Order: sequence, then structure tokens, then C-alpha cells
Amino acid sequence: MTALLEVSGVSKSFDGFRAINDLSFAIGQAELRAIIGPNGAGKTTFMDIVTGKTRPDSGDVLWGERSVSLVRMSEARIAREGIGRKFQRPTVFEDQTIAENLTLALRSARGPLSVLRWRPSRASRARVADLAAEVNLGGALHRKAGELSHGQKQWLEIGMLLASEPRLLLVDEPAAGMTLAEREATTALLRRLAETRAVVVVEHDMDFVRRLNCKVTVLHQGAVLAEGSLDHVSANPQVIEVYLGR
Ligand SMILES: Nc1ncnc2c1ncn2[C@@H]1O[C@H](COP(=O)(O)OP(=O)(O)OP(=O)(O)O)[C@@H](O)[C@H]1O
Repeated sequence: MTALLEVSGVSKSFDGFRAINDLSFAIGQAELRAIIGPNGAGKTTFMDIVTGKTRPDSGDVLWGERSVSLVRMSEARIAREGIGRKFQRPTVFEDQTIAENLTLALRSARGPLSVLRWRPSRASRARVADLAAEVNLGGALHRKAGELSHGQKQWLEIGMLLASEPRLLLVDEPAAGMTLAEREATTALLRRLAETRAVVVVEHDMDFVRRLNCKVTVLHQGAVLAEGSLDHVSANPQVIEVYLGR
């Protein structure tokens, strides 16, 4: 596996507490990966470090074919490098339509100058339609985002992230608050997206993780406790003790 992202010996303490403790693992170029672990295991801090929100105390995060270090880059620069992050709560513009939300995302993906010079073109309209179709919203381009279900808003936000063509998508607890049908469609969406880019999903819902049918990394006390298929990690006595058995 050629790594797209390599976390190498990363540690981060908050007030003397080691939230991330010599963490090392890698994500491949076109890979779907689930990250699970108990509350406080360091999952959010890991994403904060990758996206530049939090600086590690030591260790490195290497990115891409040239293994450039992300740890001293700004959040904006890291986003431009091709790392998109989907937070748990959707942050779409509720008064705007799906098409308008996606158009805004497309404009900002092209940089601040193109926002000023932006003229709607046939190509950009086609791209907006493609993005909507990619996230199961092709038939609803002119609906206001505020009218969408929670799951549909999550998809719209994923579509907005796709506007900047990320090579790595970090997705925080996508299943929370979704109906069963939405969960199933979301699993299919994430699996499809991971055919051409890396998708890392942090999730507590084990049924959802099972449906993702991908390699799982279990974090505990800021380090990797186990890694492999869900069946493999679920059979690990330490994983059962600290997480699954509770
Ligand atoms: N900015 C911060 N200041 C102080 N402590 C922090 C900060 N961020 C995280 N922590 C602590 O670091 C530890 C790891 O937290 P983190 O949020 O990364 O865990 P998590 O695995 O995402 O948990 P959850 O599943 O509950 O979201 C926790 O004990 C948390 O209280």
C-alpha cells in the first residue's frame, strides 16, 4: 500500500494529559478506513492534528507522494493540499438551495480571486449537477437546504467538500441522527467515494462500521490498540475490554 497519509510517532498533551501518545498509522491512496475507540481515545484530536487545528508536541504527519510534513502548515494550506473534513453537525446554508450551496463551495474551492470574478457558466452548472448527483441529491437541486432531512444535509455537506476535489476526506460520526435508509445510502456513498480517494470515518455505531466493510483502526489512550477487519479487532480481548464489551 502506498501511503497517502502517514502519522508517525505523534504525541500531544493537554495540561500534562497525553491525548495522543506516540501514534503511528498510515492511510492508503484510495482506501476506506474506520476509526473507532472509546470516548477520549483521541479520535477528534487525531483529526485536529491532521487538519492543522492542533499542533502535535512531537512526531510528524506526512502527506502525499513527496511525503511533505503537514505539522507546520496552516489549516487553509492543508485544505488546499486536498484534505477535507466533515464535522458531525452539518453546516450548510439553510436559506440557500442545494444548487446555491454547491455553487458557493465550487467558488471558494477555486480561491478568493475567482469568487470575485465568478460568472456562472455552463461548465460550473454541470459540475454542480454532477456533485448533487454524486451525493444522492440530483433530483432536488432547487430545494432549500433548510427543508432537507438531517441525512440529506450531511450528504449536501459532503458534496460541498467534494467541490474542492479532496484526496482525503475525514468524516466524523456520519451515522448519528440518520434513519436506517439514510445510513444505508451513506454507507454506499462513502464506499463509492473511497474508490477514488481516501475516506476516514470516525464512528461509534458498530452496525454502520460493519456495513462499511473496511479496515478498522481501534484507538485507545491516544495510540493504536488494534487494526484489521471488524471481525479481527472485535475478537481482540483488549478491544472487548476497553470498548466493545462495555
Ligand atoms: N483542547 C483540549 N484541551 C484539553 N483537553 C483536551 C482538548 N482536546 C482534547 N482533550 C482531551 O484529550 C482526550 C482525547 O479527546 P478526543 O476528543 O480526541 O477523544 P475522542 O476519541 O474524539 O472522544 P469522543 O469519542 O468522546 O469524541 C480527552 O481526554 C479530552 O478531554
